[in-house]
Amino acid sequence: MNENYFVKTHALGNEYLVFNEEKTNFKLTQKAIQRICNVNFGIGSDGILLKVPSNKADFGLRIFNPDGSEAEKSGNGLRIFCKYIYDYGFTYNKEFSVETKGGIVKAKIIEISNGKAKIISVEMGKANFHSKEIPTRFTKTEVIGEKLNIQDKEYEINCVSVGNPHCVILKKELNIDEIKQYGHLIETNNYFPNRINVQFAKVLSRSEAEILIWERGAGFTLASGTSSCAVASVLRKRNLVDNEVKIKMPGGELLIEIEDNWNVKMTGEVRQIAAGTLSDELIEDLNK
Ligand SMILES: N[C@@H](CCC[C@H](N)C(=O)O)C(=O)O
Repeated sequence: MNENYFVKTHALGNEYLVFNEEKTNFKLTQKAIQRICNVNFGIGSDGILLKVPSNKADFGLRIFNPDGSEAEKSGNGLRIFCKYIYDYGFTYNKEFSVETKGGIVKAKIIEISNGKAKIISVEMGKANFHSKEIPTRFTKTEVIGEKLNIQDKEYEINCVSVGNPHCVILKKELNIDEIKQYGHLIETNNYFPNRINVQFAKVLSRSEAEILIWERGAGFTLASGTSSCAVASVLRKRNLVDNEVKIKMPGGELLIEIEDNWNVKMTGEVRQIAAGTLSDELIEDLNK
């Protein structure tokens, strides 16, 4: 593998660039991340995944949003990273563990096509509804069905952490313009000290829901794994769905399974887009 080699992979239209820390000769500063993720001045991406060493799990992963902030966890990012680990021969095992800032997860390659991982399951850990641990500044122990006023809107919000923080709003109808207008205002509201990922969710049946996503540090995205886990957990908490929920997003579908002890499992597809090497000119600019 060359220096500064990258792989670009999408999970339901949520795309990430994967780098191996051992093979990069530039500093992944906030400015460098913003530049690489910019489609005009860089490659363009919804975020960066960095393979790092771990002494607690088989592999270590750091996850960066396109604004340069670091996320504790990413569901699509994890499946993309696991595909990279398997496809590039870092392991021949179909089951392995990954350490993220948001906890250690167990991954399983479920389907292989032409020697490459295609469908991957990740045991994402437990959904946590404790408001201080999410974190939120609400005084109640759990933020389920609480009112939040944003400009002219009064939203009923439900907050949960699945390693990273989420604010789920149940809607009768989903409106892309509305999430694009209010997503950032909710993300950066004073109630959320670490900002928050936002989802609008419409329940379709006891086993299906449709969602729109506004990601912390990334904005509107076509799909999000942790958002799907967060929505399924909130819907289960409110007894609106059963233990297995198909989450439909603009970029595709994920299957989320929730155990009675709140362990969450996510299963879905990942496909590589491209692989290559950053140019010397870009590296020169990144190192300035
Ligand atoms: N796309 C991701 C979530 C990435 C991290 C998120 N923006 C955050 O800051 O927590 C996913 O698939 O889960």
